[in-house]
Amino acid sequence: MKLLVRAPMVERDLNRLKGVFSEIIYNPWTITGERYYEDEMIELLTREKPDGLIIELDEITEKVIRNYKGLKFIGDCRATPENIDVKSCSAYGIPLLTTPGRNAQAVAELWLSTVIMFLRNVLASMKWMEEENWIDGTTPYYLFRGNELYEKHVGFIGMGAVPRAIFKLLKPFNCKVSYYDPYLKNEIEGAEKVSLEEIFKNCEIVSVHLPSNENTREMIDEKLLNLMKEDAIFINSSRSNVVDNKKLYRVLDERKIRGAIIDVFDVEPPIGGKTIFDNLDNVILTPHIYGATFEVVNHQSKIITDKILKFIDGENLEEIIFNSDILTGES
Ligand SMILES: O=C(O)[C@H](O)COP(=O)(O)O
Repeated sequence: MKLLVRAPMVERDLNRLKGVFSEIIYNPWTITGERYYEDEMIELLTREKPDGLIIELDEITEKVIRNYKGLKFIGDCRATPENIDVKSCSAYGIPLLTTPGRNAQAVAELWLSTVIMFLRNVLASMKWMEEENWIDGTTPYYLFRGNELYEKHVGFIGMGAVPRAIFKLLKPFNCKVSYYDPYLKNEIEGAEKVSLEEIFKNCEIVSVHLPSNENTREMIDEKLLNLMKEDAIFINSSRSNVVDNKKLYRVLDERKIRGAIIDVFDVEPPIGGKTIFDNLDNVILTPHIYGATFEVVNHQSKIITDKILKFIDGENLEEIIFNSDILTGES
């Protein structure tokens, strides 16, 4: 069996796969920095004729699948396979393996840091120092005095791998944690399952963790945003289009809530480098970097290899093959 690998992976796992595949072509997109689109994928697959494919950003459309019928599985090193036509994969009977949680620790760590930075006015105080404002007679202690995260009420919308990793990091902060996730089978010990409205009404930190699909588009609408407390912070590090961002802008501009931390935008990169939130002073904006750590390669490599080996052994197939009906994401 021949495996074509277009996702960055580590040697440890490529060696594990060597036990199963007689030939492995390792050509991750990161070498050239270019993702392959439809026609390049067709050309590559037709030329190499692999039995298995591992990708991260390359595009798999219906046309790709129709033109190359040799794939026995596709491994996608993503939490949500946004780069793949999932419906066509199931129509053509190609199992899809994904890597939920590959960036959970990365996102959780930056989530915690930026939330604390927000609560403690760190960015404003840094800017103030850069502007050489700290002179006799100024009172930075009072000017930038903030809040502790300790014992705050945190609400997660979607309770996949990322919010679960954040939940673990929050333990020493003794926060009250609520979550909304109608698709989660098991309850999360130490957190309270509530309605979507209750999250917005009661939490001081409201954090969105939804995949983007037709059911989640602008799910966070004006009605929900208007329920938020005046001192609440809104965080979106999942996907931009799950929020009505024009309405979010309005509640921020009118200071109906305390602020927002936003890592994902409707257009990326934003046109002319400008986002609709730029003129606000109650936001922390980051350029979609919550999941950007070197360690993610190690995590995705392990997760996809474990799954492929189980898949080949025919183990727990229902658990490991991506189910497109799952709505609440791991992203
Ligand atoms: O932050 C990331 O790493 C990207 O949003 C990709 O995430 P995904 O694995 O959920 O697709």
